[in-house]
Amino acid sequence: MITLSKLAKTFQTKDGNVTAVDHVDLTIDKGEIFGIIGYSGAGKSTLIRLLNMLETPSSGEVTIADKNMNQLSKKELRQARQEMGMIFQHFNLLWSRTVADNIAFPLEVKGMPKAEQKKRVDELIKLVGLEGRGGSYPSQLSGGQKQRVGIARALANDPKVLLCDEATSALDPKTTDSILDLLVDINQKLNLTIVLITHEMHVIQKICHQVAVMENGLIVEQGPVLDVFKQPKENMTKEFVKQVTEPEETEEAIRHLFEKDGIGQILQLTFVGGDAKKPLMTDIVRKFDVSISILQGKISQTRNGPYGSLFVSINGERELIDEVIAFIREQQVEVEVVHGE
Ligand SMILES: Nc1ncnc2c1ncn2[C@@H]1O[C@H](COP(=O)(O)OP(=O)(O)OP(=O)(O)O)[C@@H](O)[C@H]1O
Repeated sequence: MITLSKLAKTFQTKDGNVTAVDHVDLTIDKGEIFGIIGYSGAGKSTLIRLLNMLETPSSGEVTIADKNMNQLSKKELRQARQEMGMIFQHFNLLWSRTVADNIAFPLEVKGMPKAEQKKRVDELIKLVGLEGRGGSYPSQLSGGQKQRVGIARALANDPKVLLCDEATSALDPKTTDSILDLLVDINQKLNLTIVLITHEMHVIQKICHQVAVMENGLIVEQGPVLDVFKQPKENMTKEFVKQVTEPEETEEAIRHLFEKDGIGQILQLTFVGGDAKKPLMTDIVRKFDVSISILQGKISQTRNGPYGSLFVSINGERELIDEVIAFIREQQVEVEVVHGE
């Protein structure tokens, strides 16, 4: 659906040139939810704005649904943009218009007859779960409801692609989850391709099929979400994965336990997909003469299956522990000694 080829954007500023996007190659398939994650300044906003040509590339190409966006005339570009909806962190609603009139706005611009507009707006209001709120003004809505209006407006012209620019960053965790659920629902119902940018791994974990990690304008790592969770290669990716797998206090608590009680080795096990259901601890204590205490465990659901991490302390003879580690690896479960030799 979307192909970026050697896409670059350099801004000329009075302090010199800033390369916000640096020769990015990316392919996004139809129906996929594709997340781009990075810290502030990584170039995410510029990249997403290059997709609908709100920014003009310095070099490289953007192809969407077989259309080379660089080569379109102004008129063609306007049409192509109608096939791409966009939602924003701060909703960008028109405050003097009702919910229904906000959603109708792109239909008015297109010149759709009033009766048809009303029918379409009613459908959209239902799709995003805002029944009964069509006559309200944005100031009368919660943040989550405002974003629902933003989503309905973005979908008004039946786009092929929905671009989400930090769409949940201004929302609390519970509302974030309800908006993420809505995005998944829309993705499934309409087979809509969704590209989102975020700095929160939770968003990636909860709804994305694929993830790309961005740093200094470059895509430093990408792949299916579970693969990236299982074996993050770059340090930046490891930091992001930790956001959702390791509560901040884990390392501190484990260090204390280790120093105070001198408990054996501490292992971190990472289960991915079907592995998360294996009765691995039972198998270990049945097979080996070691004792195991579970220090902490967490399991999260991703679009490609469950992902879990488990911290255990293990006591026993050194050789046996090595055998246990080898046994765990044979079960295709990642294991790392986080404390102890
Ligand atoms: N219009 C512009 N003119 C000059 N520099 C720009 C412009 N837009 C972005 N930049 C620079 O490009 C780099 C990437 O910015 P960008 O906003 O794309 O990053 P980001 O990952 O989206 O971060 P944030 O979430 O903070 O917006 C930054 O160094 C920024 O200062």
